[in-house]
Amino acid sequence: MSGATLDAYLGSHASRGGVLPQAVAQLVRHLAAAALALNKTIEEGLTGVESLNGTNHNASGDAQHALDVHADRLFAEAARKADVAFYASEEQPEVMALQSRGRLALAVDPLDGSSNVDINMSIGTIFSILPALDGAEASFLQEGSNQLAAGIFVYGPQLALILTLGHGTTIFTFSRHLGTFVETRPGIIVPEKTTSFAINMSNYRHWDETVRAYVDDCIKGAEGARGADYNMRWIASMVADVYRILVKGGIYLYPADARKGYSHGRLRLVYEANPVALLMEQAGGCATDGAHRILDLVPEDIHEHVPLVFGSSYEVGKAARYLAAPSEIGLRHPLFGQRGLFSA
Ligand SMILES: O=P(O)(O)OC[C@H]1O[C@](O)(COP(=O)(O)O)[C@@H](O)[C@@H]1O
Ligand SMILES: [Mg+2]
Ligand SMILES: [Mg+2]
Repeated sequence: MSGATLDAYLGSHASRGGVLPQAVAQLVRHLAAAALALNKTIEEGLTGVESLNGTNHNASGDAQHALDVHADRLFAEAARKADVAFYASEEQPEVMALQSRGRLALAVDPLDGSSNVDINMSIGTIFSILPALDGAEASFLQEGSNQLAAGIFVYGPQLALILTLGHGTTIFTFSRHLGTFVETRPGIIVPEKTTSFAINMSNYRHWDETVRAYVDDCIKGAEGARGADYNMRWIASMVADVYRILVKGGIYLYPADARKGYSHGRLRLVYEANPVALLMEQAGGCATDGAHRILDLVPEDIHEHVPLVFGSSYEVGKAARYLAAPSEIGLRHPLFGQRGLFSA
């Protein structure tokens, strides 16, 4: 590994001047230390983490794994050490107020892909850093385009940090040899085109006809309307899908469906969709709810769900045409009418 260390990268960001870049750099350093501690626990197979399996639930009704709670504690601790006024987490119903004059608001999915914890699959932490506003909730109910930084720690075969500070997306890999994160993929560009899609196919019967039409055409391959053979990947850890798509291209879809609690999909806007959307856009990719750019949406609730489609820009544009302008494929859309993000 020969790239810049995370510390040097953050130092050069902080030296751009202004108090906010300095505060962001300091916070990312504390988050990286927390991620390192969490990675150690994961590597050791949860030693010392009391099991909560099946006993607790978070604000979205998901069962809390012991590691979800442990990770939440670690990242809240990291936020306390930095210039953070407010901390919002998937694992806590309310926003936590921290420094009264803190400049930043931190939103976190402490552990993404919790269902993969027990099977030694990649999991991760997603974070979004916003400028703190007057009021705890208000600080998180800003459009995602206001984010100062966003990132994902991936606990996988390599411990990685995917980071954007608003000028490109970079992947850092933790070097045991150097004892720090080192830049391994600077200025990533997501391939514009792809023939790889990621969706949980077992939900097929719950989707509306627009989603089915898009997936059907991928599956028809070279003989169908898309004229190419598609491959499918679904890791059930969005963080790992993000990593794969940044490096190889691809499209990820978690649409709304007819199941109870899924009328706006599964992913949360504030601490999942927004940071992923910023990472994608800063790498030349796209993220949409099917009709609108994710980063333009104004959240109404910190735990609000949003249908999410992201990845290679050409493919996301194609999918958005199926979802938002179904008349083009001979369907009527029940949710979004005729508005289309990518259609003329
Ligand atoms: O189990 P499903 O419905 O396929 O959903 C999987 C998706 O849900 C998530 O696990 C949601 O994140 P959490 O694990 O933080 O709840 C994503 O990582 C993943 O892509
Ligand atoms: Mg998640
Ligand atoms: Mg989670």
